[in-house]
Amino acid sequence: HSVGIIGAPFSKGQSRDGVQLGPDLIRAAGLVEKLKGQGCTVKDYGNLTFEEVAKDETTGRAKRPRAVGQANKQLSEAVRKIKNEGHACVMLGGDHSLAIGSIHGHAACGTQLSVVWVDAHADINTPLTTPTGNIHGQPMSYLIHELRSKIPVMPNFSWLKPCIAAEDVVYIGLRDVDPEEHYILKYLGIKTFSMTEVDYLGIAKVMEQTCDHIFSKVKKPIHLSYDIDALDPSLAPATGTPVVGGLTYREGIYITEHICQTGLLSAVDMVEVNPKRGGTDNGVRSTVDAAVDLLLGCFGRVREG
Ligand SMILES: N[C@@]1(C(=O)O)CN(C[C@@H]2CCCCN2)C[C@@H]1CCC[B-](O)(O)O
Ligand SMILES: [Mn+2]
Ligand SMILES: [Mn+2]
Ligand SMILES: [Mn+2]
Repeated sequence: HSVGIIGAPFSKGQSRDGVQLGPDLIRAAGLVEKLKGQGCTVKDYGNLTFEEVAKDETTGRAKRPRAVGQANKQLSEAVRKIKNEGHACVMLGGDHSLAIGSIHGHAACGTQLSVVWVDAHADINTPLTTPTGNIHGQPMSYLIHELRSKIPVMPNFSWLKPCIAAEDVVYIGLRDVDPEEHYILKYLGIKTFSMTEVDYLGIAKVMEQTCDHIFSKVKKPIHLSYDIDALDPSLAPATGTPVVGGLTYREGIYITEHICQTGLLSAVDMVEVNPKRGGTDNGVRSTVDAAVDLLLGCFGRVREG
């Protein structure tokens, strides 16, 4: 595996300080060395730097739109470059609004993508349905073709065009979905595996059915967008919106091992690690180590050795 890493120390898609520290924490836990140790070639493109945006008043109900739009434009260009240079792209967040730029930049190289979204949340509120205004709860609404008419004009978002089809999206780990999001998921017929399905089917069947779904027509490169809050907070407490009843470590890792063995993983986001939310030091350590192990699973580490 040839891997390109980009850090996006960005927090303006939500309101809690600390998530911008994620990229360097994940690096400090040895991501690059460990990827090399399992035979990957790795190029670390460093961290993006985001200019402060003055006077960023709310549009519709989306908060801090200028900052989010500008950051994601930068990220899109960076991800596109990494893909054009022939690497699988690892985007280290930062909050989940960064999936806007990551997926847009990945799609920019012309290919149709499948998106596997691993998260306690659907992150598919529109700027008009959002209950909080935080854009980390909205990224998918800007990216999906079928929702285009639901997105108002927003400052610093004119560069963004939707780039994925609803039928090419699969969610895993849902357990905190707003009513408006649930309506959107049903209306678009988007494939979802909530924690109920994870319990009912077991993670192996969930992954089998995920792959059946995304490969049902033509095999496309996979964009895996992994929100660390998909994992149970007992394992990953250092995150902005923890929700009880999450994935075990084993289930989280199984997802990445299974996606890896498809041979189609083309980009992965690892987002929402926030050291200021972990409570104790070992809560932060546990969260960061899980993030690293998930990424190692994406690029060939298997538990059998
Ligand atoms: N849907 C949300 C939004 O703000 O839009 C509302 N929710 C918080 C809310 C707390 C009270 C019970 C219902 N849920 C967080 C979620 C966004 C998570 C973003 B992610 O990137 O962490 O997934
Ligand atoms: Mn989440
Ligand atoms: Mn998320
Ligand atoms: Mn979160």
